[in-house]
Amino acid sequence: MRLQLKPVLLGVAVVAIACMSIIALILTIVNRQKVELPNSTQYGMVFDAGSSHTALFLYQWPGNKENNTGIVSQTLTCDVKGDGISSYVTNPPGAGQSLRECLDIAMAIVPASQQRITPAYLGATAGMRLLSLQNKTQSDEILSEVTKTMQSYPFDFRGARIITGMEEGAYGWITINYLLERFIKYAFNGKWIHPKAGNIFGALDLGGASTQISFIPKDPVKDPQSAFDLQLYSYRYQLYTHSYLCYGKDQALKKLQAYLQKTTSTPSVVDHPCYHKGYNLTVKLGDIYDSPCVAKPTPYDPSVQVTFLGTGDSACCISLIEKIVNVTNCSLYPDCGFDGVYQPPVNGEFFAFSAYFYTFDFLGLAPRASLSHVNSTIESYCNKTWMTLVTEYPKVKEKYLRDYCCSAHYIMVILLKGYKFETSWDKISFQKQVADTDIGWTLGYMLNLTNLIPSDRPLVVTGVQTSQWAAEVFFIVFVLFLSLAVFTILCVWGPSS
Ligand SMILES: Nc1ncnc2c1ncn2[C@@H]1O[C@H](COP(=O)(O)OP(=O)(O)O)[C@@H](O)[C@H]1O
Ligand SMILES: [Ca+2]
Repeated sequence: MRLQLKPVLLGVAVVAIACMSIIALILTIVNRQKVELPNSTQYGMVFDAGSSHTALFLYQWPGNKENNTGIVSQTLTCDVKGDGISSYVTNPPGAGQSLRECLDIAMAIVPASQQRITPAYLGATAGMRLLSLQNKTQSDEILSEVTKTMQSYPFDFRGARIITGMEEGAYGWITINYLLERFIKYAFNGKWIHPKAGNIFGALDLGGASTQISFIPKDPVKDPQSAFDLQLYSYRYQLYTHSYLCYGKDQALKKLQAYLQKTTSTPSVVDHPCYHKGYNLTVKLGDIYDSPCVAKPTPYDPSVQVTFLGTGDSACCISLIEKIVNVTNCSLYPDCGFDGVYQPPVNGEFFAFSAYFYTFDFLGLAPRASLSHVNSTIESYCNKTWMTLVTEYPKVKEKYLRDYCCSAHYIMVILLKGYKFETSWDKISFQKQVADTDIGWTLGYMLNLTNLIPSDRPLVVTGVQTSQWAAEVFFIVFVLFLSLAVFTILCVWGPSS
């Protein structure tokens, strides 16, 4: 009896092992499919519809690692031809049409199988904010036209809207710190580490119609209107962020023209201290006073012309800018930026991008040039006559060339006297890109809306390595064969012996 029981028990054990192996094999294959789907590159795109122009940013990331950090990269940027979408007031369908060229380029890059799952957004900034203040119907019409165009493509269209100034500031800040892995870092030992809070960067964005400052202050933010609370990877941040509408460089320069024109005794020929000697610019009053950022004079005839004569007087230009920026008015709070806006003292390192970068880059300034070098470079550039400039830079567009001097002075006034970087100039880095990706609000916007930055810490295990999976399958199949072989031997030899 005892001798006959053994082969039976052995047979049962072998069958059990075989069954378990089959179940394990099925589970391994099913799990593999779950982990690997989707395993190809994922894409996402955002149109940055700025006041001066629109650009498309296409991003990509590995599909099976969406919970990781620092892995979304920029695949493509495409400049939309023409001016910003807010300039299409008399031809709203033209705003939609203008996006087609870049959308077609994106179609050629994103594989057909991925297009329907590729999220596509359009965010409009201060130009459209101003237009919606002036004429909401017109801005709505433009948004509906760009929506129509984007919906006519197979991408997963997720909205075209005007983003708030706070979002613009906060998403720029997220972009920088995400790219530099300041929120969370995947260490070699397989653990997620949280870099020290002090190493978080601030963001300085200078657009055409608005400008943003965002940073983590030393103390809690006093004014709830400029506090932006967020939780990323289980850590809470309280960001100070403010967007100054009408203080982008193009609107600020318009305000200078308006101020000069209104305060001169000869309103049709006006000296302009921020323009180069020998430069003159004739514009219609309608082109200066068309914006809600400048108060119209009374009486006012938009067709009347005014000529600005450049005098290249830096000292006079700076004091004029200080009047426009209003660096003294700070009544409500002890700590202020400019124009009476609450701002805690700046804290930590900053990246200055967009028009900050374009201006400094044109002047040949290094990302971290010293304050004295920056000042002397601006001074000597502004002292050049228009004739000299046109000869030195024959390929630079006139609209940029005439404004670099004025913009540079404007930048220095807002940074030093407005935000008060006088004692922390060396904390600012003027840069366009980090990790081959443009600095701006678009990446942060997409990361947030597609949940690519979770508010809680990511799960460590996101999938099984291919080699590990192959080894597991091989082992299970091997055990399966072995048990079947033993079972067969037992059946043939076991009971009869
Ligand atoms: N190559 C360049 N040189 C100088 N300024 C530039 C250059 N390219 C863009 N800019 C300026 O950068 C700013 C970009 O602002 P934009 O994003 O269009 O506006 P906003 O963010 O206020 O909606 C504009 O003032 C534009 O003139
Ligand atoms: Ca912008």
